[in-house]
Amino acid sequence: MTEPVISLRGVRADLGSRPVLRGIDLTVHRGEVVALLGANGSGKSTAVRTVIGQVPIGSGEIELFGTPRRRFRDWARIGYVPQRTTAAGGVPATVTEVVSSGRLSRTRFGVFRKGDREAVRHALDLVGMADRAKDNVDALSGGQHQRVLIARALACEPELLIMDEPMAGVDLASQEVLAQTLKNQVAAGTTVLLVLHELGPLEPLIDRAVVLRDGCVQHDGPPPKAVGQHALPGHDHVHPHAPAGAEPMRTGLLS
Ligand SMILES: Nc1ncnc2c1ncn2[C@@H]1O[C@H](COP(=O)(O)OP(=O)(O)OP(=O)(O)O)[C@@H](O)[C@H]1O
Repeated sequence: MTEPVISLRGVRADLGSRPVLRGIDLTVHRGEVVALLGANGSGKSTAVRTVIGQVPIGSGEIELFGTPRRRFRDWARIGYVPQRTTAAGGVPATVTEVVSSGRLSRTRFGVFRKGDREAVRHALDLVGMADRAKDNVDALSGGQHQRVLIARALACEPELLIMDEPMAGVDLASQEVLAQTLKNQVAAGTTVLLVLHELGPLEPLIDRAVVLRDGCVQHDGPPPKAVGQHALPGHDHVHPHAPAGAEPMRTGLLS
C-alpha cells in the first residue's frame, strides 16, 4: 500500500447545532481513486470540506500528505472542484480568467509567466474547452461550466484532486469528456477523492468506495458493482441539481 495522501481519524463536525460528521475514518492512498457515496444529507460534502479546511472539525485528526492539516500549506498540490450551486455567481469573467485563478498558487506573487499561461491552456485543452477560452462563463451550458471548474482545478497540476459531484447536471457529451479527462489524470498518477451520488461513467476508475450514512462510515471497500449506489441499503438519494439540458447554471465560479 502506498502512503496516505488524505487521512481522517475520528473526525466529528457540527454545522449549527447539528452533528453532521459523527466520527469518520477515511484514508486515501497515493494513486487511489476513492468514491464517497451516501444518501442526501449523509455528510459527504461536509467531509470533503473538512479536508480542505472549509469546515472546522470538533474533534479527530486530519492529515494531508502526512502533515497535520492545520500545519499544511502546500495547497498547490491539491485541486478542488466544489459542488455546483444554483446560486447566482456574480462576477463576470472569461473562461481563461477563471481557469487562471486555479494557477495562482503556483505563481510567484501572482505573476503569470510563460509556463503558467501554458498550464492554463493545457488545462483547457484537457477538458475540450480551448476554443471557448475568451468567452464569458455566463455564456456556457451547465456541463461546460463544470468542465471549466475542472480545468481550474487541473491548472495547478495537482497531485490530489478532490471533486464534489463532478457529474451532477452535466450533459452526456461533457460527462464523456470529464470521464476521459479523469482517466488520463489517474493514468498519470493523480490521487482522486470524488463525492458521487452514483458511480455512472466513472465506475471503471473507482478503486474503493466509502459510503456514509448519518455522518458515519457504513461501508469502506470495493465499489458496489454495476448497479451503482442505488442498490445500497438505506439509499434514498434524490438528486437536488438541475437536469441535463436545463438553463445554464451559475456556479459561483470565483468563490
Ligand atoms: N451550513 C449549514 N448549517 C447547518 N446544517 C447544514 C449546513 N450545511 C449542511 N448542513 C446539513 O448537514 C447535513 C450534511 O450535509 P452535506 O451537504 O454534507 O450532505 P451530502 O451528503 O453532501 O448531501 P447531498 O448529497 O445532498 O449533497 C445535511 O443534513 C445538511 O442539511
